[in-house]
Amino acid sequence: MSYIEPAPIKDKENPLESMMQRFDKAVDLLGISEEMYHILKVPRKQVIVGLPVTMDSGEIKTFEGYRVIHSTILGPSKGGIRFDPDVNLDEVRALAAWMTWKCAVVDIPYGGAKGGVACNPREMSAGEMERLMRAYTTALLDVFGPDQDIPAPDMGTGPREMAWLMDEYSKSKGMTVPAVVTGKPLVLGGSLGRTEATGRGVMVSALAGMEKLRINPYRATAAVQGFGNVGSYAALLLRERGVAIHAISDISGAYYNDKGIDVADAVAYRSSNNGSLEGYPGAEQIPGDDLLTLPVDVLVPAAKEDVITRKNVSGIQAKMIVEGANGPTSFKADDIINEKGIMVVPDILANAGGVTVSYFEWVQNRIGYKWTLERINRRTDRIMKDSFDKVYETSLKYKVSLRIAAYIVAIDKVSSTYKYRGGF
Ligand SMILES: NC(=O)C1=CN([C@@H]2O[C@H](COP(=O)(O)OP(=O)(O)OC[C@H]3O[C@@H](n4cnc5c(N)ncnc54)[C@H](O)[C@@H]3O)[C@@H](O)[C@H]2O)C=CC1
Ligand SMILES: O=C(O)CCC(=O)C(=O)O
Repeated sequence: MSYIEPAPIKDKENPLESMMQRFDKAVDLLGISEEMYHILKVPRKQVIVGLPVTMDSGEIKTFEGYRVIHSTILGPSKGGIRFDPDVNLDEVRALAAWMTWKCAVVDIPYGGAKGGVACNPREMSAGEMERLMRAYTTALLDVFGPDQDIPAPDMGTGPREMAWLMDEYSKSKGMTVPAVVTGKPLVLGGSLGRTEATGRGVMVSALAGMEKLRINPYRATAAVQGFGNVGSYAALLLRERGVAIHAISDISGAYYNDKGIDVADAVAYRSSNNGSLEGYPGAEQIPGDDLLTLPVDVLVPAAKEDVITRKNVSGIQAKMIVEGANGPTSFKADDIINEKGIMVVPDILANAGGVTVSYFEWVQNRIGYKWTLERINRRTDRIMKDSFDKVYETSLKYKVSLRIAAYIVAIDKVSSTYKYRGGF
């Protein structure tokens, strides 16, 4: 063995274990060497930082933050920053590896990384969030850089936090460095289309899958779990393409209307209600987990990982699952999903629209020019559709699910790059 294994994972569901199970399956089918297996498996860098932050009360609270660089073989590492109470090192390691595979699936010149801080943004003021984000940036000044490691938003962070990161990093360099981070506000060099990009990619993937299953979008129904950046845009854009959205949800609960939810109205309600769907009057409130087992054509989990598990998978009635979130399906549910004949458009394909437009943002920052929204959407849609087709063809060739096919496409690309570059 060329690597000392970390302690075994004992949790019931663990995203790192789910990532590794699928990775192992794809590696077996591709037949790569044991040396290459470990090169691909072990993250290049894992940083843990302690972040003392003065809270509004005057108390100093110390948070733990992470940044894991999984791979830089295809280019600078890329991946979002998550602020959530459940953030931990294993989760960030899984998310970082998924970024490597995702960038390889859509063929953009980035490696994979992810960051996170264990904190609860819902209980923090804007000032506390700003101090925390600046502390996190300062602690990682040596890691970040436009040619090294380029962060972006993830759960609990958005353009506002990316602006603070860009400002803190730029001050340390004595010049404005917009390309150090993507997902910025437009005035700071953000890209048109980035905010809706992940949801848009989910919509393109869902339509590509529906075409294969001969589902007419104008007669189709969907349920979307999570109504943040990814879920709300996925719901809006699917609705625009004719799909009736029967249920949406957020941390406050799930909301069901069998006549179809007016998604734009739900977005407006959320904006006027402190970012929450709580009390949404356009639908009936149902228990959060019930959304996953509704009789709809398309299920879009767009909240967090391990929501579809061995325990609830048998109740799923959807014909397709389009994974807006990273890792929403535990590997323990894969076999049952396959037995039931449900098509899963996996996370590393379905939610890659976000990092694709992040790449366009970085390119625009570097050439000092702004592209039109029309150009960005056209290119993103083409990348998403071509990537879907490539994964679909691979699934037919290897006789595997779209998920394992996506890992095969990604691992093949990354391992071939290592073979050409050599110099281990
Ligand atoms: N923002 C982006 O560009 C990308 C995000 N993703 C993934 O998409 C997922 C969602 O990310 P964002 O939309 O950015 O986060 P967000 O913070 O904007 O929204 C998260 C949403 O999920 C809801 N939520 C949290 N726990 C829930 C639960 N137990 N049940 C139902 N809803 C719950 C929240 O209330 C909120 O509506 C994450 O897995 C993230 O890693 C993936 C690719 C890119
Ligand atoms: O936009 C990016 O660079 C990364 C987004 C992200 O974190 C993800 O795709 O999971």
